[in-house]
Amino acid sequence: MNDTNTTTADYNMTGDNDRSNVLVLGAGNFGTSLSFHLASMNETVKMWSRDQKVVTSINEDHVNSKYLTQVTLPDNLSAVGPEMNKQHFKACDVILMSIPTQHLRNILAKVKPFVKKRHLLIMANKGIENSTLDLPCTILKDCLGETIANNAVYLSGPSFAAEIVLKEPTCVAVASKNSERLEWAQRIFHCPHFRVYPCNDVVGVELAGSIKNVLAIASGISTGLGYQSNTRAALLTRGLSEMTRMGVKMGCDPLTMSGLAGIGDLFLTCTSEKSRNFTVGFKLAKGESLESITKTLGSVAEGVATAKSAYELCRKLKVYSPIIDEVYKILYENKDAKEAVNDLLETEPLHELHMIR
Ligand SMILES: NC(=O)c1ccc[n+]([C@@H]2O[C@H](COP(=O)([O-])OP(=O)(O)OC[C@H]3O[C@@H](n4cnc5c(N)ncnc54)[C@H](O)[C@@H]3O)[C@@H](O)[C@H]2O)c1
Ligand SMILES: O=P(O)(O)OC[C@H](O)CO
Repeated sequence: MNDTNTTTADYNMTGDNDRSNVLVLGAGNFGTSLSFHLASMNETVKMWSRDQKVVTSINEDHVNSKYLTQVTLPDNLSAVGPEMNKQHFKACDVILMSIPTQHLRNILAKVKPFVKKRHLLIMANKGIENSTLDLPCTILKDCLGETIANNAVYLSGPSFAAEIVLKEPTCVAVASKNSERLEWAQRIFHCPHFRVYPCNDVVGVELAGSIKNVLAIASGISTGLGYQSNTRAALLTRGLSEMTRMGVKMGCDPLTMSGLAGIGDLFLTCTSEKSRNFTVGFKLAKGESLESITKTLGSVAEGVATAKSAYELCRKLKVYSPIIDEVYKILYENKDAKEAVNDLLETEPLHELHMIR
């Protein structure tokens, strides 16, 4: 849906004229789409990319030559990089991180000297780190300290980058322990076609956003094997139970899983061929190797790495997770997808709320 009638003047929730300087780290699909959105909200946006070609194409041609290449970027959106320069951090009030989770720790180590408490730090990635089984909020705490992690805002929810740039109405959740920072994030993002809902359950929001990617791979596998709507609905619902069981063990509010970051994003990615994670599962079911799929995808499918972390985390937390386990076995133990579905269909039908209450 194109919302061409909305003017930038309609966007600012408070109606004030305070504008932020935003630095976006990660010039991939999501970083580009959020930069485009923030620039259309009249914020001044600089995207950092490690790729000189991307930096040049944004600054000279107003397009990102690698991701969302059809989108014309506005004049108040420019690029910096590939080197990381402390001046970029000095000049900005808001830092938005959109780097794949497995690389987050490396980037945070590089930016550590430049990130200050005054910055509004917004984390937009989804996933669980393989080496530590940590969510981005814990990686942030490890790398930049507790105060910065507590003041950061974590953004998640059903939001395909390619639809954001079309101004398709999109609703996301933002979570933080700092209510003022939460309001600030709402103020810069929120508009009629990009609606931002506050939530205080940081771990719940991040866990939901990570696990739904693993379940989207399962849904793609199911569709690729020819299973239809009844199966998908069951997979989604039982997958939600697995996510909720993990959340309960990790001290989250189980109701977070019923929100935008939970069922909202689960529904989006498990039912759409636009999802990279769904696509990975679909192609696997059609017999393509994981190596070939990830090579040709040209972009990250976080569920692939997260399946490994989630499988290990469920062992560690003693959480019953039959769907996550089968996705892990298909991806990492070469298990046949049909056999995995058959095994799932033979699991004991435990009480629906088993280990949830
Ligand atoms: N694309 C979406 O629709 C979408 C929506 C919501 C959330 N997300 C999440 O946002 C995060 C980023 O996803 P994306 O779609 O932008 O991925 P992408 O693959 O399109 O882009 C990733 C970006 O990170 C950069 N990058 C990768 N490794 C790096 C490293 N080691 N050092 C520096 N930069 C590195 C790449 O150069 C690229 O610019 C993921 O966690 C994803 O789950 C994506
Ligand atoms: O394309 P996917 O599967 O990485 O999904 C992108 C977003 O997470 C959707 O909210």
